[in-house]
Amino acid sequence: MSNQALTRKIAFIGGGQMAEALIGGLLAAQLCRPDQLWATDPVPARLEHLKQRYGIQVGGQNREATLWAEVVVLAVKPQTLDSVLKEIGPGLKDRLAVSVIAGAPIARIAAGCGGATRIIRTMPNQPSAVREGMTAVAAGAGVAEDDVACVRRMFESIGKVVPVEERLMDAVTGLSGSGPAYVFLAIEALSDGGVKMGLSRETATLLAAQTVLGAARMVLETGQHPARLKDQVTSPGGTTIAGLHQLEQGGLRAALINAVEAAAKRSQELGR
Ligand SMILES: NC(=O)C1=CN([C@@H]2O[C@H](COP(=O)(O)OP(=O)(O)OC[C@H]3O[C@@H](n4cnc5c(N)ncnc54)[C@H](OP(=O)(O)O)[C@@H]3O)[C@@H](O)[C@H]2O)C=CC1
Ligand SMILES: O=C(O)[C@@H]1CCC=N1
Repeated sequence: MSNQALTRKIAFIGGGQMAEALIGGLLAAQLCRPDQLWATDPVPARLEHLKQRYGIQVGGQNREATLWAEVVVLAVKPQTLDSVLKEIGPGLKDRLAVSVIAGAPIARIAAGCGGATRIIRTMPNQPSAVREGMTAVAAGAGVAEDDVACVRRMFESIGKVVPVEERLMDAVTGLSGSGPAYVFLAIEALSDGGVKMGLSRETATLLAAQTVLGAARMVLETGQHPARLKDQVTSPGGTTIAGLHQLEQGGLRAALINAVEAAAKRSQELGR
């Protein structure tokens, strides 16, 4: 991977959580200077925070920021996309648009810009804020290789990046986009179990979170199937099989599969 800095100016339309994660990552990796970044947002306190913390340009003027930039990151909620496109669509036509918006198809964004625009749809996730994100990237027709490379490098500053076909983006959203919330729920519940068995909340949450982190790293670093790793923890007649039996009775597997499916379907609905 090249460690050359990016030279393009990047505007963030919507200065919320996802925009801040990316701004923080780009600056920490020294991929951009603060004067290459501009974030817009309707909330003055939010703009002040981004300006104070990152030294970037801020302001509420979406159209001005779009015309100033070479790359425009669409980081508003799905429900705000249409009104934002009405405002900045014509300006986007000559720029690279990068969406992080759940559900929003490339074709819908292109329609909002009056056609043939360079659009890349991404789905990052919340751990991007601590540079352990997972981002899937799908490029629209007419996007040049250097545009894809630029976006890949932007999102590599906040974690891992995988290319996917756009038709799979809703599935990605249901899994890694929404997935951190499922894992937080699991960590909270594991911590509750520890508290039930006498641990302090603080110790129980540390044990639960580090266990999830360690298990995830085992999957990524050993390349072994999770079922095989599970078998290695599970001694015959031991403690783990007693716990696993309860999870199977509680339907944990089906519940997780259903969660990914429901969130993916909701992403499809948001895109209509
Ligand atoms: N949070 C997550 O984990 C993930 C989110 N996403 C996607 O990222 C996008 C942003 O989500 P997130 O960062 O969580 O949301 P946030 O609400 O934190 O950020 C969106 C920001 O856009 C601002 N905004 C609203 N209207 C406008 C406008 N007209 N022009 C400019 N800014 C505006 C909002 O202000 P106000 O609050 O006043 O409305 C808010 O500050 C969403 O589309 C979501 O689907 C993708 C992956 C993960
Ligand atoms: O809940 C949502 O709609 C957004 C998209 C993925 C994560 N959060």
